[in-house]
Amino acid sequence: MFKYSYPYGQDFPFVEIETSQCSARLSLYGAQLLDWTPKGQFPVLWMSPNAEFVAGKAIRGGVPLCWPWFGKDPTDGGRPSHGVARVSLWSLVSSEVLADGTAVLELALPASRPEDPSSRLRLELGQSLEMRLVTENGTMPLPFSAAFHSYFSVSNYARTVVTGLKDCPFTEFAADAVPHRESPLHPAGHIDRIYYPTKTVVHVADLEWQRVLCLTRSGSNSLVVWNPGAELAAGMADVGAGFESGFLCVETVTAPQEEVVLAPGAVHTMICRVAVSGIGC
Ligand SMILES: O=P(O)(O)OC[C@H]1O[C@@H](O)[C@H](O)[C@@H](O)[C@@H]1O
Repeated sequence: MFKYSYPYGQDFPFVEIETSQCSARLSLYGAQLLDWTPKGQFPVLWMSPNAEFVAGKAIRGGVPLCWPWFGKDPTDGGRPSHGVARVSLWSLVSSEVLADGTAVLELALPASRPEDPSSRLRLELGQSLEMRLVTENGTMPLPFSAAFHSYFSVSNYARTVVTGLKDCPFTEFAADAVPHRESPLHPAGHIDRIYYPTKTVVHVADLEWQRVLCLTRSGSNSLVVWNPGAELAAGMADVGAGFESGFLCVETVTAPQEEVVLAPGAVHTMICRVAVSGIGC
């Protein structure tokens, strides 16, 4: 049910998961879920066919964890964009399969110094998915942001509709964004939006696959919708021309705009649940 594999060498251990409810693949580098396919469904997560497995670089696809900051280094200290979690090797603390076939795994990223935060990720993988990221702060106040940077697999990005964001204010960061049809959102081309504040349930409907992904969140007051569009994707070595049409990132985020500061010893929990159903269910 759980099997280690090393298709990209010893620095990139994978845990392969096979249960009566789903199959999945988890990279301990980044604590990154790479695949999750509930039985009878198309894969829910998109992995780039051009993903690179290189120390210090984030893996393109699945669910990278942005932690303990989202976006650029808040200290301008030259640290990696989207934090250190996705370029660190995590340890697998526990793994079990429950009687109903749900796989439960827990991973940890300990702090290297007393003032730093530590993190635990708990994954529940079955017909639906729950991701729970628990941050325990160290001895210093910490300006904090984080994300489940989920790459959802879609039949065709241009036939994807996102509902649940009506009336939510957003900031668009794509300088060359083309107009998108709104309410519901039909993303087209480059899109890079942070919706804030929003705690709503969001649905990602795939008209061709007749599938809806239902996202519920807690400990997250922002949501990012991102796709690089054709031109940028063609210039990204780990995406490549044309592959942008196979995914849409809909990210559960605690954004820097929220100005969350964790007190010494404080605990922050962010959860994202993904349920899969047919259109009209
Ligand atoms: O290439 P990266 O670091 O994985 O980031 C991908 C994208 O991640 C999104 O969350 C950001 O809003 C985008 O601005 C960014 O381009």
